[in-house]
Amino acid sequence: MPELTTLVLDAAPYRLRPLLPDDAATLHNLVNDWEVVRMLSRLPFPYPRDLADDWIAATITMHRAKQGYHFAILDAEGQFVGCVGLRVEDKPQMGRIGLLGYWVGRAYWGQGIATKAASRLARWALANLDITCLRGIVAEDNQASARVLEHAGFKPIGTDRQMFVARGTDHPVKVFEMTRAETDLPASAPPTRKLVLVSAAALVDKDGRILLARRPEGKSLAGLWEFPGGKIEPGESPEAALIRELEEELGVDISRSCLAPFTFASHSYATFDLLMPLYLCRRWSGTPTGREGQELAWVPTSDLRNYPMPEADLPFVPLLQELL
Ligand SMILES: Nc1nc2c([nH]c(=O)n2[C@@H]2O[C@H](COP(=O)(O)OP(=O)(O)OP(=O)(O)O)[C@@H](O)[C@H]2O)c(=O)[nH]1
Ligand SMILES: [Mg+2]
Repeated sequence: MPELTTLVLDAAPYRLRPLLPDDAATLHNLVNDWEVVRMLSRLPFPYPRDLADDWIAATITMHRAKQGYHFAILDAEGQFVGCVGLRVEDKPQMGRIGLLGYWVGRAYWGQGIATKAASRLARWALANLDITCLRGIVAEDNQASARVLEHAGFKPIGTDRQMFVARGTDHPVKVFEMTRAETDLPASAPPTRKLVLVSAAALVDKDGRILLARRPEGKSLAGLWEFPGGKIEPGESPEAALIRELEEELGVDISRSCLAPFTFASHSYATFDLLMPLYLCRRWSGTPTGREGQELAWVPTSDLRNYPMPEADLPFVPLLQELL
């Protein structure tokens, strides 16, 4: 087993290194946050400053005794952003298992940091420690944490209840397990590429012409002709997003019942994946106007090819020509 200070695990772009006494102030600053502590069963809130020193000292002792491995998660700039660790426990019938835990400071949520760190530590532990499996326990209301474990290769195995010190009560939890069989799976780094969901419409007039809008200067792909629409906001349905976008961009009022699903585009741009349902719409109220300064054109399907479009839209052209 490498010496304490040399045990550094790479979880690109992050790095895991054992906690050091000097981390106490930063650790305290990040963890003394109700939103963080309420999901951690053993921590009190408020989290006293002294406890940070005591905890780090305890992790160093555990590490030397091979009873626990607790790491600081450092970002690409070497900043301390959270912790990941495991405690070795002897369970009747199961032998030694590793109990994995982690937290990330609130300012760093939503970047997949916990998944990368947990996944790296889990693989290291199963490859190097004398344990039969790893377990992770998450509060039932902590879906983000359940996803972290699933992405890291853990499988749900049941439910239980556990005392949450900061909440002052016991609370239902989900129990996850990972064995060496799961480490064969590709290291499941969370997708670093973003999936962008966009709803778009082909408005069709009485002459079978389609409304195209030219993306205005300042937007990505400016100058290309597109089907009006836009990004689906979190919690919004594709239809609701489209109705909102068509009102914002064109000033037209469309009822949900006038939107007929037609096809979809799935396209990988350089920096994101686009998934875009295209609806057909033949009835609306109001006259479409370019409310965001965008040029509009009513285009017969035979002319669609003369309007340069974003790559994702090209498969639409023959489908629309066939339909209309
Ligand atoms: N609306 C629309 N977006 C398209 C089409 N084809 C295509 O690749 N996109 C891409 O889908 C994304 C949707 O962007 P958008 O700029 O319309 O989104 P939005 O209306 O919400 O605008 P905003 O994000 O600037 O506020 C962009 O990356 C755009 O390039 C299309 O036919 N219509
Ligand atoms: Mg738009």
